[in-house]
Amino acid sequence: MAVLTIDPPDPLSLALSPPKDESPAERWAREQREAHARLISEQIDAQIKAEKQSKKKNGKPIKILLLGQSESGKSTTVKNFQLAYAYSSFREERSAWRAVIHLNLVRSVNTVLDILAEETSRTRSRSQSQSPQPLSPRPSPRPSTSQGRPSTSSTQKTSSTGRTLLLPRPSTAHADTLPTFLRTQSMTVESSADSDNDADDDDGDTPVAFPLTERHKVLQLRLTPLRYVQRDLERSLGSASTEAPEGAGDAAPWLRQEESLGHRPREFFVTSRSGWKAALRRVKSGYRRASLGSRDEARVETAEETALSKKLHSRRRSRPTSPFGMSMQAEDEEAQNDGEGEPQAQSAAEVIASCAEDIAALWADADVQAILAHRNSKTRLEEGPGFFLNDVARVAARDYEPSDQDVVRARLRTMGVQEYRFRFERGSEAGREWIIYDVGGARSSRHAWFPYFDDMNALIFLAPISCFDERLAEDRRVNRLQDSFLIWKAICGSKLLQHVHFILFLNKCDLLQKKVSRGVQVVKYIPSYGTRPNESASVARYFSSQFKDIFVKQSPQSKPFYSYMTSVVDTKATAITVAAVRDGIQRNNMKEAEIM
Ligand SMILES: Nc1nc2c(ncn2[C@@H]2O[C@H](COP(=O)(O)OP(=O)(O)OP(=O)(O)O)[C@@H](O)[C@H]2O)c(=O)[nH]1
Ligand SMILES: [Mg+2]
Repeated sequence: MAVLTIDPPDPLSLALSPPKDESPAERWAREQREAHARLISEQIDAQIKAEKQSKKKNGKPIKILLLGQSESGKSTTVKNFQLAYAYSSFREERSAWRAVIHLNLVRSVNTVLDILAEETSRTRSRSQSQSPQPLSPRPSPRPSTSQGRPSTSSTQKTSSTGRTLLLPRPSTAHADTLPTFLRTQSMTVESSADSDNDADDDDGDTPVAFPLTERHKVLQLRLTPLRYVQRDLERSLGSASTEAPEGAGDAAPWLRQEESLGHRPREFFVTSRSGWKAALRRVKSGYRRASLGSRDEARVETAEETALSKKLHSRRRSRPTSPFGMSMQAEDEEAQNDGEGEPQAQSAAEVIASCAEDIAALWADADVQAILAHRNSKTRLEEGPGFFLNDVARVAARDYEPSDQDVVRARLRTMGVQEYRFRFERGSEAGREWIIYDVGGARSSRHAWFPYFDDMNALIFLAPISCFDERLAEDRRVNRLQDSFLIWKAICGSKLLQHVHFILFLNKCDLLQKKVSRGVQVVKYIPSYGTRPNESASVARYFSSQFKDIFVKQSPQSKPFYSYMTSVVDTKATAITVAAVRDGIQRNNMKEAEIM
């Protein structure tokens, strides 16, 4: 006999099913309620998903690598990031920059004194061998550049410090590493600049007699102590305080490493050396760990600081150490200076204060200005790095405290690779850590860049475009703009960096503007510039298009090109650029996260 069983109705379905006697109006209202509930449910799902993604994102810091030749403005860019997102750390370091700014000032004074000393000896030797001295400046004609290049393999030059330099003939070493259009251009850059050697390097070997009076001699004498001040400050700040030594090297020395290692750099290449941060700490009266200020969104912490506590802990028992966490290698190198920096910086400040009036008088002297204008018809002292002579009354004062702007303008060479950590506390990036790596840009430092190519999210490349008529300090045969093109080409073509978000800063636009408005003709150094107007906007556009061409041709895979015209000493304008860069990097990172 068949038994018929009927399951009791599911209570949930019963509860959810519409009432049997539902009217059309009630049905409409119910459906509205259900649709609304569905919408809320979907919104909650989306929120949960976003939170999950954000957690995933926050787990991994965003890493940014700053690259570019020496004096391209990398460290100044970091200072702009600090100003915008880690102001308390910036403010905390500000007083330590006093010694650096004093060194910058004293160096400028000593450069002027060097030039005066050369003038004096030149005038003296001429008065011994020639007829009476002229009383007013009388430039003799510059040797004509149309006379062609020297027939020997080197050119004899006199530097601004009076040294006789033997300049080798221009090299063609990098010629075949460049794309064709650039090859022609860069070779012309080199040869053109070389044919203009005298104007380009030093104008000082053009014999001119300037009247140096007793007043100048008294000033020279009274400012002599500044020679010792420079030496002492350089000692206390270490090798970061001096510019990169001359010494040829490749524009992109890591290329060989990249080839031989395949795609991944080996771990043991990773080095982080004590650099200018350690130099600053040597003159800082005390070490205090950076703490968050109320207005800050982020704080900065260097790798050295992180390493410091560990190292101090492990070494405290074995031997006394400096409180300024340096890497092992650097600590040994710098050990002799430990603790000396502050007293030296103090006594330097005293001497500088006592010389303030004489420094101001020297800089304001019309004859001195005439000599400098004649000697440096192209590169002006006041446009060079770390120039503070116009601020001498303020900077030399006994109670001088550097302003934010002073710190941004101060010059201290980066040694090794410096790591900065920012943690955003507010906004859409809350909780996210950013790490910025600032490298030394001199050719001898570039081999240290390579280990950092791995695992970067973004790369900011700084190309100072005002230096189209300048030469590389490390290798006087090489035009500085050409060097930037060579580095750019190498990094654009790097497979390790193929997924990295590239951002180009065409920097020092303010100096470019000054240079071209002074009448320096771009076409003379970059013949391919042709008949385009000798105006900064046009020049910047032209250089930008060249960097873009290299980017497009060299990149292993197509990606967007982002470039900005910058003057990173202008902190207001740079704050806008930095915010745009931050948003771009964030967007790019979110896109990457979605793809993954
Ligand atoms: N006028 C002007 N000066 C700049 C600009 N960018 C940087 N400087 C100055 O140039 C000097 C060198 O800048 P840094 O930021 O130290 O250069 P860097 O690329 O870090 O150099 P290294 O540490 O040697 O690799 C500093 O004194 C800056 O103030 C700019 O856009 N305009
Ligand atoms: Mg630097």
